Parts: sequence; structure tokens; C-alpha cells
Amino acid sequence: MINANPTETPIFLVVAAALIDRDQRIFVQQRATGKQHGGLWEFPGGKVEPGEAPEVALARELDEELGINVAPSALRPLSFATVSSADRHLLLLLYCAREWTGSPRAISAASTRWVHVESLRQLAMPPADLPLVDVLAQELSPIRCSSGNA
Ligand SMILES: Nc1nc2c([nH]c(=O)n2[C@@H]2O[C@H](COP(=O)(O)OP(=O)(O)OP(=O)(O)O)[C@@H](O)[C@H]2O)c(=O)[nH]1
Repeated sequence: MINANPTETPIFLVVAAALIDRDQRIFVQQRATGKQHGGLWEFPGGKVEPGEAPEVALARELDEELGINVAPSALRPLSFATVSSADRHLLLLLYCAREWTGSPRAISAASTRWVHVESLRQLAMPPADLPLVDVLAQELSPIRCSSGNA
């Protein structure tokens, strides 16, 4: 049951990135089993630490999780989603990026894939991600993200 007292239910701020390559494919990773939502596919990212700017947090997570370097200024806000539970309100901010250095690799994820947006719908993702996939599909045709190089 959702906590009725708003002062007792914290916002859990998470940032994630849709990395988009030259073929309009999106990078997703599979969460390790044993974690919350283990086995589900997600956009790379993670929690924003106290005092951290969201874009800086996301650049840090992309380095830690994938070993790539993304300038915070290359992260473009795309959409957000919320999912409330008894103990927290998840606020998931989705950015997109087309420019980075390095090749994304699974450092902590169970598996990774590059998929076209229509194939994203075939993957099991956390509830918060489902509306974000719809936004991504809209945004990729016509493309509104910056058209740099992957
Ligand atoms: N990165 C990411 N997290 C998501 C997505 N969708 C979604 O519901 N989440 C949820 O957001 C939360 C992220 O927390 P996390 O614990 O993985 O973050 P983190 O990487 O900083 O954690 P850790 O380094 O302590 O393992 C999880 O509950 C995760 O299931 C998504 O697309 N990407």
C-alpha cells in the first residue's frame, strides 16, 4: 500500500540514458539476478547521489557501468516516469545521447544488446520504462535527439 503520509515517502531519483547509435539502435542492458528487477532489461544508469547534478550522476554511472565517457552536456533530457511503492516514489529521468567515447561493455550487467526501438517492446522491462519506450519511439521518427556520431 502506498504510504498516505507524503512526508514519510522519499523520492528515489534515478537517471538513465538511451544511447543511440548511427543505425538508430538503442543500447539496453539486463539487470543482474539478485538485484531488484533482476533479469529485466533497462537503460543504463542509476541513483543520483546527494548533492550530485543529475547529468553528472548519469555520466558517472555510464563510466562505471559501461566504461564509456559521455560529457554531461551531451545528455539531452527526453522524458521521465514515476512509480510509487510503499517505501518510495521512483522518479526516473531518461536522457538520450548520440556522442560518447569508448565502446559500451557489460561491467556489472548480465548481458547487453543494441536494439531498434520496436524490438524494445519485445523485452521485459521494469514498469517505469514502458511509457519511456513509447516516448523514444515517437522521438526517433523524426529524430529530435542531436545527430552526432556514435
Ligand atoms: N538504471 C536503470 N534503473 C531503472 C530503470 N528502470 C527502473 O525501474 N529502474 C530502477 O531504478 C533503480 C536503480 O537503482 P540501482 O540500485 O540499480 O542504482 P545504482 O546503479 O546506483 O545501484 P548500485 O550501484 O547500488 O547497484 C532500480 O530499482 C531499478 O530497477 C532503468 O531503465 N534504468
